[in-house]
Amino acid sequence: MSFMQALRQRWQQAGTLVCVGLDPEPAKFPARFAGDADAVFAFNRDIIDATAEYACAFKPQIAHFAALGAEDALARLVAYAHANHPGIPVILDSKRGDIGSTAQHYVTEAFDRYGADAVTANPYLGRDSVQPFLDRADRGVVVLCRTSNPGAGDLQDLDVAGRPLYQHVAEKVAREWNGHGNCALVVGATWPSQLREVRAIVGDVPFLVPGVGAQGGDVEAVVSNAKTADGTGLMVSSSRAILYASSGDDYAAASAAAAKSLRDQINRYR
Ligand SMILES: O=c1ccn([C@@H]2O[C@H](COP(=O)(O)O)[C@@H](O)[C@H]2O)c(=O)[nH]1
Repeated sequence: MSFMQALRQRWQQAGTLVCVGLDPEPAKFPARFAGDADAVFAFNRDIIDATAEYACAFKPQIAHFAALGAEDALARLVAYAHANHPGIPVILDSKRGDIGSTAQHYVTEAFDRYGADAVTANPYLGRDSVQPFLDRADRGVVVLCRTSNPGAGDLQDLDVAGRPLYQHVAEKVAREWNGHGNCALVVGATWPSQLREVRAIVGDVPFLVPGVGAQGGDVEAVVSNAKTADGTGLMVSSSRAILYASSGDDYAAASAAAAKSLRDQINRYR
């Protein structure tokens, strides 16, 4: 099953638009993981098991693993999620982008080394830099459009031929790069009016929406501005607010409660 098929099936059958972000920070792990050489795997495995019921996707962020030298744990976690929670796609958040010959290696990294179903990609080197990802028709390519961070507008809002640059990205992805129907866009939860504008440009192209939870984005504004006509179209991503909902021994139950609460909040406005 392709990434897009799995995502749509998950939206419909599990009734959830929550993407659970996996951003390991060992200093925030519960005390029971102290001294555990495989803590990065074990903690994230427990979170995956606890939140799977509420997840339309999992999103490990590669820097959080690579900085710890825990790439092996990342590969095992993707395999673990697929084996134990089949049908929930995994998006590798690596924001890759480079000349085509190097981009091909990023494709191998994301889809073959780590086994991800989708990857985030930076569009600013142009189409040839994203093409090797687009060519993997069964995998998703989640292109940065209007990111959630405070400085997103520094470059993404620059006026280009009468419109902000991020709107050109949205238009290009929807009209030119999405020949295989495997594209999605990153649009931050912290920018409700931009969510609405991009939705108007791209029709039903799915959005990965980081920025709720720790970054303070408003769930109602996200859903009302960015859902598609059928009440789906969104992967509303939260990492820290789910992962570190408790630092006690109830960490897994607390993460499940946080994911359920986000699912229910989203569903109130669909
Ligand atoms: O525009 C973007 C793109 C990616 N991210 C990533 O999402 C998570 C957010 O973590 P929270 O703890 O839910 O704030 C993190 O991995 C970012 O690298 C983003 O925040 N904004």
